[in-house]
Amino acid sequence: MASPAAAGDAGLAYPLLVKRDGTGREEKGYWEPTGEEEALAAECADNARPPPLYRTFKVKDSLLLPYRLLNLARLLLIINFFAWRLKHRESDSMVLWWITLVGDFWFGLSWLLNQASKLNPIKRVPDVSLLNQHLDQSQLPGVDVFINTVDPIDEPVLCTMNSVLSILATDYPAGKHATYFSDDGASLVHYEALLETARFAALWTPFCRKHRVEPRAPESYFSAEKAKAAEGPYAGSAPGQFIEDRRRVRREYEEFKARVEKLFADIPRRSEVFNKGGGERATYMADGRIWPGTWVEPAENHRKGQHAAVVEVVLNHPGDEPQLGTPGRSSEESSPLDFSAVDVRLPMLVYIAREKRPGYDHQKKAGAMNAQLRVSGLLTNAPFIINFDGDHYVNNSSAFRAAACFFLDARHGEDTAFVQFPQRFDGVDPTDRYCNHNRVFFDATLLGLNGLQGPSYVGTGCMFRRAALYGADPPRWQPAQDDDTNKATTLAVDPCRQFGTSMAFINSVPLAANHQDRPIMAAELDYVSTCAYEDGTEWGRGVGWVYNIATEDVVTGFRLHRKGWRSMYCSTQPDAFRGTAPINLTERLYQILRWSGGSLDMFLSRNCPLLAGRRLHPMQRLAYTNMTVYPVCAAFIFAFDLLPLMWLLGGHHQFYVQKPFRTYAEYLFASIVMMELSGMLEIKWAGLGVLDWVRNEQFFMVGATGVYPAAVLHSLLRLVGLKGLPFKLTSKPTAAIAREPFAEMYDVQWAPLLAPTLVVMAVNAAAIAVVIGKAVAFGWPVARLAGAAGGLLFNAWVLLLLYPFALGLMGRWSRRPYLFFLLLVAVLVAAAAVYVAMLAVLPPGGAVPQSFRVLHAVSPARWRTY
Ligand SMILES: O=c1ccn([C@@H]2O[C@H](COP(=O)(O)OP(=O)(O)O[C@H]3O[C@H](CO)[C@@H](O)[C@H](O)[C@H]3O)[C@@H](O)[C@H]2O)c(=O)[nH]1
Ligand SMILES: [Mn+2]
Repeated sequence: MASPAAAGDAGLAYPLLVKRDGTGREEKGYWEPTGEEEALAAECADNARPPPLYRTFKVKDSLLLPYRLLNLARLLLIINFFAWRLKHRESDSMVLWWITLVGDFWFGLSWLLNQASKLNPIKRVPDVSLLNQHLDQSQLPGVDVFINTVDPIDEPVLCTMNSVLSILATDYPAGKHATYFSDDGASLVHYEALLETARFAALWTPFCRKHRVEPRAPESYFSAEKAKAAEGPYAGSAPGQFIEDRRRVRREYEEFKARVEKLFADIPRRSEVFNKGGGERATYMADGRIWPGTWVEPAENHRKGQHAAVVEVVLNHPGDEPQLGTPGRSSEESSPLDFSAVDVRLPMLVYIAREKRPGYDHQKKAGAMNAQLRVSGLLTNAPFIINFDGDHYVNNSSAFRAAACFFLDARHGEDTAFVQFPQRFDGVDPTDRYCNHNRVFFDATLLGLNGLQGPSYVGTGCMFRRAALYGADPPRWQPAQDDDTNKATTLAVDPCRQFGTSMAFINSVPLAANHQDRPIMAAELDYVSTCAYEDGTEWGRGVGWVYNIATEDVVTGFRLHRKGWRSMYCSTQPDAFRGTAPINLTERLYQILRWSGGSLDMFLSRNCPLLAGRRLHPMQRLAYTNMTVYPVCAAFIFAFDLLPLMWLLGGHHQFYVQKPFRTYAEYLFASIVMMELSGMLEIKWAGLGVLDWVRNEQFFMVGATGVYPAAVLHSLLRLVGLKGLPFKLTSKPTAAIAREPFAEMYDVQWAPLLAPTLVVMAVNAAAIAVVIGKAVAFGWPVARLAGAAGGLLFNAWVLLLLYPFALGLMGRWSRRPYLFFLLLVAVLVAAAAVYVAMLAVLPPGGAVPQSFRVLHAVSPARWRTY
């Protein structure tokens, strides 16, 4: 890896990136350059413009054509299928005939919606080394970094501080980025942990720069160290000092961790001492001031949901000139490492806890980020903003530069509102039982959108253009005549109604679009963090992150796309950022409940994709429709999954929703096979394994049987004015005591949300048992059995899709998955035996009412009563 001389850049710029051919992993061979850059490079050379900063790739025709043809064939098949069904209106129950007709139609439609956005996948690979060649440090745009957290215990504070450290040490000029830490819990633990972090960063950041270590979150660095050592050569500037420096930093890190952990005990103890006088039991800061945020023992104005705003600058802006450190060594105390060739500046770091008052809807994460938007506007007002969930850290320190490649590129840079990176996760079990990696979404769907107007915003790891968040129009949609006054920078007639009444903030708005340095206006910081500030303004609607929805991300991205902005997808090697994911079944289900409910709410709101204007790309509109309406299919899936109930009915009599049933089944079968086939082609260009695909299918079914119906219900209730979905914090792994690997995965937490899926499993298992029972009781010939095979296949398929769910309910028993199959066989045999026994004791013809009783036993109506 060629790295520029350390002295020149003081340990900053160096390329650590995607392989230059743009093909990261197994998908090698399926992508080819579009040739866009070559044409452009010639043009740029003529008028001295910077060269293209990213390369564009498309899927090779040898894969793309079969993929498109297969989808066309499937479309024709589906059309034929409907024509055939409409011509053959024969069924044992016309009601069921209609239900399945509508259901089949809906599936056909949602498949179309889902497919439409994937027909032209585009991959764009930034070239950070080109950026570094053509721009010197001072020309890089400023970036304000937002990071959010709520609770130092639920979101382990050490994990959060690791994220902060990774940001403070990232490879970007220290004067050019500033970090805004939002604490929605307003807890002193966070604030003091941040002070500790700033102190430790004075060692950590220069260490990272000097030795160019990766990743720059210490916890992952020290745990990945072994793997790394085997992988890459030393990239820093002082190989001789590396081992010793690292040992020293590691020791300091252990001490840092201990100090942070101790805060939970130190703060109450210290407050105890200060509180000796009696009266109110306040929580005190180390310097003897009373903490304005929430207290250990909640009191009036110092409890969750009721406290003043706190804005504290933890690290000041370091100035724009690199500052070399000292040779060290001599004095063990102050600077033990030799930083004489390293820039030791730390970027600005600000703690924010916005005000909370009863009677205000604080709008969760979106509200927190809008407060960050205003505070940062006053302090650094960088033209770009990148936001992180508290558990997401920078894993590839070139990531900020990678995003800059897109914004600074001559092609679409000016029209790009945000650059979204994929979400990647640590700590997921190797088989990814609950599909936490979501690979099909991140590596197939989002690349598809990338070929249209751009990926949707997924909540974290996304760099925004500040002016776009403020509601500006993209240049390509601005009226041509006013070229000297850039719309993005002009204020509306009544800026107070739009942005609130802080003049300092309003004055910062027109400056947001310009890349030059600007003065820091440290006024009104508290004022813009109050709850009342947003009253009667556009915040949460036309300005900032969007409110009144559980998934602020999709809708905020949508608002930008609707304005005509585009977005870019940026996937790097190694992963740009990494976070944690819920590996407990119930937690995971609540997470997808929030996503699916929020999405559907968006569809039913004024942000419905169908209502957007013409600036939204037509295919992008279809994609957003798909992204928001998908939970509705659950109603039909649920119905179809329960259809096996009809196999429980009747003794000899067979029940058919559509006759001739054989043709119906053939159509369904062909259509499903074609869908899976196109999935197999899809994972090729996405570079995924079959397991990723299977997990995706399985988790769709798990969601569709329990979560999505619940989401539909919630959204309907919300429509009639009842309460919407809460933003339930997704649980984070408790870092400290690893009882056993993936312990959370084996915890069974009962929740009503699990019941419907359980019913579906029971019904399908029972259906199989009954067929076995019948076959035994009536001595079915082989031909008859073969006839039933289709139905059995369907039942088995459903059970297989729900397999991860079953494992989740088995808790620690699921460490031995074969137990599940033993259990299943036992249940089937038992149920079949019971069924045969019942048939035996009943007179012929009495079988029907009897099976009705079986039916009653497994019907959802009964399940709901406990
Ligand atoms: O009142 C709140 C609630 C949450 N958060 C933060 O929001 C982030 C996301 O919350 P989390 O519980 O981790 O939710 P996830 O399900 O993991 O989040 C995914 O889904 C969310 C939308 O539903 C997106 O906002 C996230 O970026 C995306 O990672 C965390 O940093 C929280 O600290 C706040 O700042 N204030
Ligand atoms: Mn999360």
